[in-house]
Amino acid sequence: MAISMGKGSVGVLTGVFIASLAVVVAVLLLRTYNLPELKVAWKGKGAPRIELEEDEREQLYEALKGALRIPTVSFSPSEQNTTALEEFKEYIKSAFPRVFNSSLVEYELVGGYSHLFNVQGSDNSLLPYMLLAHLDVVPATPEGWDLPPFSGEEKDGYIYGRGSLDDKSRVIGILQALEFLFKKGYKPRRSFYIGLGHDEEISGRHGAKEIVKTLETRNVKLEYLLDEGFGVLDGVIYGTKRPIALIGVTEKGAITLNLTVNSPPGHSSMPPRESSIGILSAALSRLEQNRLPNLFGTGPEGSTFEQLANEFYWPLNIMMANLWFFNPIISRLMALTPSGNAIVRTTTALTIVNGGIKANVIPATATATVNFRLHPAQTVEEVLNMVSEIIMDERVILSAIKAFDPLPISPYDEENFGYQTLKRTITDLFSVPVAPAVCTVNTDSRHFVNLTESVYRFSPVVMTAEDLGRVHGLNERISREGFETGIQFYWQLIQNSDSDTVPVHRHSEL
Ligand SMILES: CCCCCCCCCCCCCCCCCC(=O)N[C@@H](Cc1ccccc1)C(=O)O
Ligand SMILES: [Zn+2]
Ligand SMILES: [Zn+2]
Repeated sequence: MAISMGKGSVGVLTGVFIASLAVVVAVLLLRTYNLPELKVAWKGKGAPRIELEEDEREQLYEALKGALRIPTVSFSPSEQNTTALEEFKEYIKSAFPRVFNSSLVEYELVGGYSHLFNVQGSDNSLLPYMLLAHLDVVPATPEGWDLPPFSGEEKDGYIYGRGSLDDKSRVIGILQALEFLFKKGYKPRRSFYIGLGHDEEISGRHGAKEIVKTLETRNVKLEYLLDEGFGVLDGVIYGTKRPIALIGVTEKGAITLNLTVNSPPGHSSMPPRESSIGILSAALSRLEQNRLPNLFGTGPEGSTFEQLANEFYWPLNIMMANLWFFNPIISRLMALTPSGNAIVRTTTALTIVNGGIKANVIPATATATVNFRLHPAQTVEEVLNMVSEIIMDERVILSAIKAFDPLPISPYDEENFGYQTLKRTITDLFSVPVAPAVCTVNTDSRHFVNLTESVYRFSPVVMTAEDLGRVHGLNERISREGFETGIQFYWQLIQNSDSDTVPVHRHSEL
């Protein structure tokens, strides 16, 4: 049936279209006008800052440099520098005598090289919290570094070394803050734990996991836990006006999947129509070409952008405040960069491939490893089903050697003590907006979910995109000022956590 329209009906339709457009624009303008104001805590009025004497300041830099000189490298799941891990034990004992000798501290070694401190508070009615960090580092060779990676040397106000960002500055920062607090006569009201794992870089099996077991046998429950995370990002999130602090409230899940193809071996002069290498390569190519679905807005990443809407330049501010309408555009824009893509979907990374031993031998087997990082809205089971459908070849044998679902989403509401105490301490010190976010990498904190629902990831340092590239990369370094500010952060956080009430917030522009 043909549909014919006279001039009059065209006019009516145009009128309806213009009226609908006007309504949409009006709603958008209204929502822009009423953008949720960012709620911030006290402006710079937290616990008093540490006032450091010049010799104390030098002492804290030396403490970090000494730690960087000990090569506590995790090479592979079965190879760690245990001599360095032994040395690190003795090192922290001599660098932080007040922490180790205080009658308020119960110290124990866990899993051979990890450290657990229980700092006794005066009020047992308050649940303890925990600060977590790790002392192992990824390998580094001097090539490409301006200063050798295990020299702890300094240049232009920056301390260089593997671990200066990830994660020895936090190990030393936390212990140094406590050392200074004890020196000033501090006695905590709320008990807390400090956990220093020795194998985070190879999954935390003997360090963080053993710490969890130890605490579980004592029925310990935590008010909140804080581990490493992205920190205060400066110029990293496209279109933002100023640095922004992101608190990781969840972590992506992960699957490490092995792919194996077996086929009859033989002489290369008479190759089969399809070889194990060819079949495997085709499967890998299908995986790379067919990305898993864009799920932007179905996990907490939607909250990150909605809460930060005012921080974006026009017109992104309007779009972020109205994701219900602009989601299709924003999700596609985000997928254009590797870091944005990591936020919107489960990512697929081809990381290892093996096959063949000699130029004139058709190999019997070809293998590959693919690493997936799961968006918070997906499960291991769903992803494995999708992957099988994409590969669609029964000759490719799949075996998941490691797999875990995305971590639970920790609370970030106005009533949550841990989140709000962190937020307050961050705004006190950095005067920047704070928002919840998805952590796209994994940390030791993922082992602690049975001890508390409030697991957060945040590193107290301002990071540019260039700095982020130094983590696990070349010329990892931290500025003197950045390190000192980080210590101020722990100094304040420990004192702020003594409160028994959630910090009061007021609406304010920073
Ligand atoms: C007192 C001063 C404090 C200053 C702190 C400065 C810290 C800046 C840190 C910025 C680093 C961002 C966090 C990086 C975390 C990387 C975590 C990671 O790579 N995890 C691995 C874990 C893993 C998983 C499976 C097997 C082995 C390892 C990952 O692949 O996700
Ligand atoms: Zn780390
Ligand atoms: Zn690392």
